Amino acid sequence: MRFAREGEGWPAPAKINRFLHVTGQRADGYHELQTVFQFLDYGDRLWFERLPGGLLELTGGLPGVATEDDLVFRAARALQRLSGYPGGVRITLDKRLPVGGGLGGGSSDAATTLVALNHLWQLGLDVHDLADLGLQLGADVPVFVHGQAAWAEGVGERLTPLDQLDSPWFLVLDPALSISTAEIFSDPQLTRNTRPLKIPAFLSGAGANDLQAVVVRHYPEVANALNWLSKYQPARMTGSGACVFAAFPEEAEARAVLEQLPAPWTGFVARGCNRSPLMERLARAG
Ligand SMILES: C[C@@](CO)(OP(=O)(O)O)[C@H](O)COP(=O)(O)OP(=O)(O)OC[C@H]1O[C@@H](n2ccc(N)nc2=O)[C@H](O)[C@@H]1O
Ligand SMILES: Nc1ncnc2c1ncn2[C@@H]1O[C@H](COP(=O)(O)OP(=O)(O)O)[C@@H](O)[C@H]1O
Repeated sequence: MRFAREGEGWPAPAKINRFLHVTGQRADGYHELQTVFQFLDYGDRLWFERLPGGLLELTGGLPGVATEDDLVFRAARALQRLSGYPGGVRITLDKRLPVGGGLGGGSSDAATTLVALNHLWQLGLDVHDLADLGLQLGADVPVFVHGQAAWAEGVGERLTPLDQLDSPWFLVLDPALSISTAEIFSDPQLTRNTRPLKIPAFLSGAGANDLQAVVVRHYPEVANALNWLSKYQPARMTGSGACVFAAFPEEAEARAVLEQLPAPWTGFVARGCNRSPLMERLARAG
């Protein structure tokens, strides 16, 4: 039998929200956002092997999450249903990203599954079809499917590609907490009326994370992580937390700070990418 993790696999990179403003709330309760997504050259990895007869198998899913609920499995099933493809797949997931860390790991896993299976099954769906399908799985899935760093509005699905973003080295610190996005968005004290920002203002340094104040109030560990990292460079939370990040001009500087990280925190150093590693992989697949 062939080893399920043979070959280079497919990357499911992390994202960070370089800033995130809450500008309003829709009638259905969802919040209107402005954010900038940038990818990191660090993340999960998935392997795909064709199976006969429509079978879907997943190895390496999250402990405590039923296979049918895993975003990888749901993405594969949604694609099978949309396309009517009669075959199946065995998927192996190597999970490296913290769950509920604001790095978009679940959404990225789902996007990689859609893009890789569209290729493997030769479905010929275009990127917009895949992004529309992805949006049904989560608001962050479309940006991972498109694979371009982007300015995002709406609930994160109205995307404007940004290729002029700087690509510093990021030190990402994981305070080892899983934070529920729903809990943060439902907090009565959340600022929901930040004035809309324009792209040039962001590129000149404006912007913050409106979710950070709420998270810091409920999770002192996130406040501690921000304080610690701020000693070296300005630090900010990504998404709804719990991970925080800071930008460094040189990789060596970021790694030197990572060396100082006090236990029990963990972290990693990665480069910001304006084109997702998933797109590089797809291009190599031909
Ligand atoms: C905040 C962001 C920023 O990138 O990322 P994460 O920190 O989760 O990675 C995303 O907008 C996360 O979007 P998404 O992945 O769809 O969030 P979900 O976990 O499905 O949302 C859980 C709940 O949060 C609330 N929610 C979510 C997004 C939004 N724009 N408004 C909301 O009010 C809703 O009550 C929703 O039911
Ligand atoms: N393959 C997956 N990887 C991560 N989370 C998943 C996956 N499948 C389902 N989930 C669920 O998605 C939620 C967190 O998603 P994740 O992308 O890790 O966090 P965040 O949205 O904070 O970036 C958790 O509730 C988790 O149970």
